[in-house]
Amino acid sequence: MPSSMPFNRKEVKPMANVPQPGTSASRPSSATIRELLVYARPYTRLFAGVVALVIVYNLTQVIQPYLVKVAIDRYLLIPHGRLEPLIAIGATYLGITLVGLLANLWQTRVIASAGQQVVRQLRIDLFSHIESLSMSFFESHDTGRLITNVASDTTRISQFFTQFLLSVIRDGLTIVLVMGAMFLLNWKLALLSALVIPIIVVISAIFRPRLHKIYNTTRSRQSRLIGFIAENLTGMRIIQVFHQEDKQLEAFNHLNIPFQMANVNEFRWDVFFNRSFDLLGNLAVAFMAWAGGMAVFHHTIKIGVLYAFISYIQQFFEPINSLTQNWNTLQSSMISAERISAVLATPPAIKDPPRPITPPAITGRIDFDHVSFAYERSRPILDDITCHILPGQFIGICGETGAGKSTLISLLARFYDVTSGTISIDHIDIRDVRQADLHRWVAVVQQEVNLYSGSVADNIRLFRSDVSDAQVVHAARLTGAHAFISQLPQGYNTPLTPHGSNLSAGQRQLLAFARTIVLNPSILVLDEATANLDAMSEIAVQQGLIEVAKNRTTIVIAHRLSTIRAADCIYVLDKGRIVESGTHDQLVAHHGAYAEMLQKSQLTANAEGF
Ligand SMILES: Nc1ncnc2c1ncn2[C@@H]1O[C@H](COP(=O)(O)OP(=O)(O)OP(=O)(O)O)[C@@H](O)[C@H]1O
Repeated sequence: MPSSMPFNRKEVKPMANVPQPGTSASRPSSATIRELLVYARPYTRLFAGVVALVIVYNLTQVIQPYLVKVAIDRYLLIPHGRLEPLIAIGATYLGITLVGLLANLWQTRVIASAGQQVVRQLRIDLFSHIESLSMSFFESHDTGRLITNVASDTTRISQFFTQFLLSVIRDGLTIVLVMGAMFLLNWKLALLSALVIPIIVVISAIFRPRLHKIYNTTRSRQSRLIGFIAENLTGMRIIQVFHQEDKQLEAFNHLNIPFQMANVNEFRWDVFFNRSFDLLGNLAVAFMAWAGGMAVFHHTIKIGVLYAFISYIQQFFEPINSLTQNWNTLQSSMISAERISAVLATPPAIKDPPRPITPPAITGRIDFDHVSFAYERSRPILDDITCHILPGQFIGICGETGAGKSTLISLLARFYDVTSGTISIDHIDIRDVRQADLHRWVAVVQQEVNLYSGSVADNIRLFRSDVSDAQVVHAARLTGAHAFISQLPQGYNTPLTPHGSNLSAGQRQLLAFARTIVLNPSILVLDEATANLDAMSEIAVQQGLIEVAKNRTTIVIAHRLSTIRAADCIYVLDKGRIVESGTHDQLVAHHGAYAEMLQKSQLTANAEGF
């Protein structure tokens, strides 16, 4: 994670900040704004340039009514006025307008570029932080919400820089300059105009908390909807197989309707809020026309001054309007920032040790010593597991479904930490080594295979440029994948469709197996990896496995006991405990749980015609 990241655990208490749906909403916190501004620090020069351009633009805007006032009072309202000064004033007006236009265009360009650079960095920080998080985080967090965080929340934050910040600088400055000009022209009328300021403050104070709550509701409903879509897209095949389309559509609508209502409500309140200011602006102009008109009537001010004042009042309300609209942008940016800060502030449950042990090489010895584990405290899954695996051994693990086999492997790969006991590799507690090292030593092939868009070769080398073509082919040959790859239209260069859907389940599994072999791990774990394979592919993998297992410790979890028949030792798990261990022959002779499972599996195999 880049060290520049301002959202970190020490600086923010995000969970307290994040308004949960249904709770009363908090106001944008200054801490959140400060954290956003830290992201802008590297672009200080660009933002300073924007401020300079804004000053130029605003000055041109304030000068314009003054020029008209001069033209009216000095040259139009006098008898026998001359044309030349009026032409000169007109030309100056035009020139100033042009300068203002250019400054405005440039400032918009610069701020858009700066804002996008800031948000690109934020996206990088967020994505890299999500990558660093542990398994338990992904199990407890909705994918849709995370997609919303990375994609749309960061976009909303970009609006903080491109719209809100610009508005604060530009509109704030306009208000100051316009007020200054009014006081210079006539302080009494200026004081009268300033009466609207407290009214603006009161209206804002009334609307602000409600708007924040409304925006929060819309964003929450949106991410729930995206979550639902994400979940359904990945499981669409199952939905179609079970003809659940109508049910899912109904469920989708249950989320879609509240989202629609939230949007309508947000729109309604936005309009209500903005129109309140429009109304106030028009009332102020009418008031000024009346008060100024009276002053002109009593010859206290000239008509040019009245013109300038009415122009300034309108100019005064433009930035107020823009500021209030951008207040909405601020509200939604803050909600997005708070949600992102909550993700960024989640520490990885599994951390690297401060002083990791880095042995030059490992032999592949594994020791489980009195290992117990529970996902939830009240429900122990593994109970006092002790086993010692020697380097190069081929170990089989079997047991009924839910016995805890995959959990044991998740602990070995340190996706979770043991609740008690220790797991060590080459006598080093796995908590004392870097996760990156551990994952180089221990490679796990699971039943579910993730393939990515790219060629077959890309998927075997997993986009690492240091893996040569020869290594890719060697791994494919070892695992028995080469035969089917050679028959693909473009061989190793055949592009895979998303999730590898143009391959069979068995072929996908063989690719995953080859991908692991490329890593050349000292410890190879196959977690039900051959479960999807047909008899022929399984024989191919079995042969590959014998080759692959030669120089490394291999642990195979299998329901099909034929896969682990040749194992040096087979451990039988039942309800989180090792109930038997030994070679196939020893366990058969023992007539215990293994023998029973074997009998069952043989019956099944006979029934299936194996
Ligand atoms: N992420 C999780 N959170 C909570 N409970 C879990 C989680 N993963 C697994 N479990 C529970 O832990 C128990 C053991 O699961 P595990 O997947 O380790 O069993 P298994 O022996 O590999 O089963 P199978 O042969 O069906 O794959 C099960 O009761 C399961 O419901």
